[in-house]
Amino acid sequence: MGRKFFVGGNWKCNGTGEEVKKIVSMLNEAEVHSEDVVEVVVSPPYVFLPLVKSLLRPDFHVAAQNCWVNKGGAFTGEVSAEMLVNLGIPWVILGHSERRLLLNESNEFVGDKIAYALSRGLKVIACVGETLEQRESGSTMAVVAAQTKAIADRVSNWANIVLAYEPVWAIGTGKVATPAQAQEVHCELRKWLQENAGAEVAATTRIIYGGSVNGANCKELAAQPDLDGFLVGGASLKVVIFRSLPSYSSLLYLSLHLVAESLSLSPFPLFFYQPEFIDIIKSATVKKNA
Ligand SMILES: O=C(CO)COP(=O)(O)O
Repeated sequence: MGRKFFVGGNWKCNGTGEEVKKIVSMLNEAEVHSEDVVEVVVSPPYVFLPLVKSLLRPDFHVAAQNCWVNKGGAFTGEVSAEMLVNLGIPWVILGHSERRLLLNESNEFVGDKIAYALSRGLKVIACVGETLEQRESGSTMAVVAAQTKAIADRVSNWANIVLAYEPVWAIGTGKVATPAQAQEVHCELRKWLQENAGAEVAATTRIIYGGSVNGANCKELAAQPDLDGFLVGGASLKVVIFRSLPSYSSLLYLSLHLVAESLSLSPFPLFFYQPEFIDIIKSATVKKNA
């Protein structure tokens, strides 16, 4: 069974209500491939989850960026898995390196969170990845294996997990892993799953890449055999001017624009604005055509 391409947009701690509405309406207007080719999930901050869920097109889904490790209660500032389920939020990102490093979330704590969220019926984007220091000391695989083991120790059913490999040195730095670097770790992770969670889990679990993915580098990365999609940070909030009017039609288009303008009709727009995220979603075609 093929692994459906998966593209997640992690908006992190960004945006106002107005900005969020604007990006959602641009996503809603964009033409993208059907749901059977690519699964798309956007992850706004908690406070915007109900707003985004209510406005977002039905073929895209919503993820929270975190949830509490257990049932809710006297845990000030936390949000429980039950609350997300109650709001109808299907996905949650857990173990992001920003939480591992800035908030000291250990492998075990992340593993407990993942197991609990799954037990409540949430689907999980589980993040792993090494720091620059760990890569340079040659321990990349040991680090991501230990992070993945903490999940495997607590979870037997991987059907609702997407594993996100996000090297810390590539996050928000503009320093993307080369396609070969990404493929190497994805391939090793799949082997690890094969040996420790079974052939079926290894064959079906999507392993996605995150770290400075953008509209320009996504296709080459998507072409790697063990790369099943992306988790996108900065570029999931960027808007680009739509550049590619097909050349045969651009002259005609420009003439119509000028005619409409000279007749004082509201002219056809000359520029289109589109979220860069849409280009990244479209990189799924690389797999479809493979
Ligand atoms: O952390 C990320 C996604 O979760 C990646 O962030 P950037 O795409 O901004 O590097």
